[in-house]
Amino acid sequence: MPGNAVEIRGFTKRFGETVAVDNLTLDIYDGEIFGLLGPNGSGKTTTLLTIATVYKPSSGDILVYGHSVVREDYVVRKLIGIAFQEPKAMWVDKPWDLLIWHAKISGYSSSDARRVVREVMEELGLWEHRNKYFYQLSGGTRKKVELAKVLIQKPRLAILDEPTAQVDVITKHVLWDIIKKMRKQGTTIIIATNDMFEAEKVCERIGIIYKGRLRKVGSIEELKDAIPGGDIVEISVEEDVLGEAVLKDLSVYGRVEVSGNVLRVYMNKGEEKSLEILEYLRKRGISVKRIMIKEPTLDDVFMYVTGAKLRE
Ligand SMILES: Nc1ncnc2c1ncn2[C@@H]1O[C@H](COP(=O)(O)OP(=O)(O)OP(=O)(O)O)[C@@H](O)[C@H]1O
Repeated sequence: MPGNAVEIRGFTKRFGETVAVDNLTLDIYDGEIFGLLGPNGSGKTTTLLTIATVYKPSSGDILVYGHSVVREDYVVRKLIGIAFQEPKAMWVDKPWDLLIWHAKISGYSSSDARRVVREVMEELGLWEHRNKYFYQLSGGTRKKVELAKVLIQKPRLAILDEPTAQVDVITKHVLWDIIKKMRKQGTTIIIATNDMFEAEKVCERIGIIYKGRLRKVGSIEELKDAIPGGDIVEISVEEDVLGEAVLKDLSVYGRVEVSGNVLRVYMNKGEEKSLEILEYLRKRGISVKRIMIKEPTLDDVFMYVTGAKLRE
């Protein structure tokens, strides 16, 4: 059984009167891609920056591979790599120079640094931009430079704050594949995002955070199953034969609606239970034309657990 990469224990962070994160307790497993999903201002960046030892907790603690961000921040810093939400170029002002510098402080020799930086820049489609000034780069390209730092570093724990914000859709898919590859190579990854498609596409488990509080944690399946009547099973039958009796019998599975020859059942675990419904209809001599099982989206889950929309 994998251990925990990160153990967040009763973590609270205040900025003056603002409680940015309120008593957060959460485990992130070794080797997984974990998504912190929430709208702007929900506390994602504050959490990531505290794991990365940029902020100190107001109370509580966070352990990264067993090391406290409060007492052993110098150890934690060696274990993590972070791609910030807002890339900031430092005194070096071209991607090539910045990444070479980053490679060297990550422990590469000069020749290895040049090799690995070139490899990563080519993989991310950054090579043509290597000698441009930062102000000449698009927001998306700057985000790629941020991600490049982490790929070069190959940390045990990668912290990615909205890694594909401002990136076009095709590039998003490329970056998601690269993030998944990084995980296969053994890096644990935490992604903050407000993009439910990204969360669904990349993350193995998700924590929904809203107004500084963790509202729900689980795999996508678990989150969706948390909605009572979470799946929508839609069955079209050959003829208009769905009478009151069918409605009543099927109500054991959840809310049932009939319109014409279409039957809709709002239920949990639709994939499993729909087989029983098909069997029931077959026994009654009702022939089925088509069956569809629709899942609620993460947006639906977000709304269910917070009462708010992920995006206004
Ligand atoms: N350095 C700071 N000083 C004061 N308040 C802050 C600071 N950083 C964050 N906050 C406040 O804490 C709350 C959480 O912000 P945080 O940036 O962690 O949210 P987020 O979910 O990452 O949102 P975003 O995607 O907009 O960054 C917000 O109310 C924010 O205004």
